[in-house]
Amino acid sequence: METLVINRVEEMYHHPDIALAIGFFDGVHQGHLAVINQMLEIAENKNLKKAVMTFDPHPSVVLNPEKKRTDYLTPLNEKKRIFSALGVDYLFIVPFTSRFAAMSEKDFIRDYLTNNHVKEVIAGFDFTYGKFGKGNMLKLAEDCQGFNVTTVSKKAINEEKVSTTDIREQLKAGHIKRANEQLGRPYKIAGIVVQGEKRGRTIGFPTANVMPDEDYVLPKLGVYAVTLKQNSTEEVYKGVCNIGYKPTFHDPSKSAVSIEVHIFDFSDSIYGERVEVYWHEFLRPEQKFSGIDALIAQINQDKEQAVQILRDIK
Ligand SMILES: Cc1cc2nc3c(=O)[nH]c(=O)nc-3n(C[C@H](O)[C@H](O)[C@H](O)COP(=O)(O)O)c2cc1C
Ligand SMILES: Nc1ncnc2c1ncn2[C@@H]1O[C@H](COP(=O)(O)OP(=O)(O)O)[C@@H](O)[C@H]1O
Repeated sequence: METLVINRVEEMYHHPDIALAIGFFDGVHQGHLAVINQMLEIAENKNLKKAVMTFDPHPSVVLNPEKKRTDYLTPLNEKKRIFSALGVDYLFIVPFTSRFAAMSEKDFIRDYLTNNHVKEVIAGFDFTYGKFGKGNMLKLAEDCQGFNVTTVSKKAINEEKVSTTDIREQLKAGHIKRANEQLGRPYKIAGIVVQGEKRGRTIGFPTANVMPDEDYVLPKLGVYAVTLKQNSTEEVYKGVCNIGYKPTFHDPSKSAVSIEVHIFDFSDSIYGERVEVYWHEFLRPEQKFSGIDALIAQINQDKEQAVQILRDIK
């Protein structure tokens, strides 16, 4: 997949004819996948290259500073990995600046679509474009020049619309299964294993401290059944994870959140390795224990519970 960051529109014109899926696509959830899959199918049928256009940062950073979104379900690199795996040929990343946001609908169509060898545009029913987001899919179908427009309808699960906002809320509430259902896969946070306080090994539960390498939405603080993929070996392990401040040892107002995974049946040193943590189920909120023995007893129970939950996951 070729990735182009579009600082000047002319930079994106040097490629063959394309079918283009457009959207912010945070989460690349089931609704987004319906759009991407539709684009892949149309491209295949019409013998066009497969392209995606997305924006960075989230439009709310420019348009709605009070509600600006700086953490993501799928930060940019994560989106790149997913699109590449889906077989996308070209990824256009359009910097979402005030200038871009102020562009007229007609200019957007001319510069970013018609002049960009776009023969097919595929987007979700709620896609908007141009100044004040006044352009919508109906308008796009009216004003299209040199391309066809396909609108992908709302994707729902149990009559609830699949949405990035809802997935974020479910994660923040610890409703991992509901978030995962909408994503169509387990929620994932990728990062590097860093040094911690070296206490884990002394209590019989060494924990890999995972420092996220991008701004991911963090799930509700607490303990989870997880799987962990070690990128260098592609090996996937089961484990139990605490995300929080470790209030037994620290004053939460003075410390940072850490993500710590105790991996079952594992004893390698993996400092500095890149890993992916997949979130499967919330077990309990984080607690302040009166002493180490009480914490150890609870972690033993957490582990047993996680082993049961993960039994059928490979
Ligand atoms: C499954 C699990 C559950 C945990 N639950 C709590 C908790 O409720 N409260 C707490 O203060 N620390 C909790 N911890 C964090 C431990 O305090 C932490 O892993 C330990 O201090 C080791 O830290 P280190 O890796 O920085 O050495 C938990 C850790 C694990 C692996
Ligand atoms: N079963 C395991 N689960 C997690 N990490 C393990 C395990 N066995 C060994 N390790 C290694 O030990 C480190 C965790 O030990 P710990 O005493 O908690 O140190 P730290 O406080 O630096 O995280 C991990 O980063 C990893 O390199």
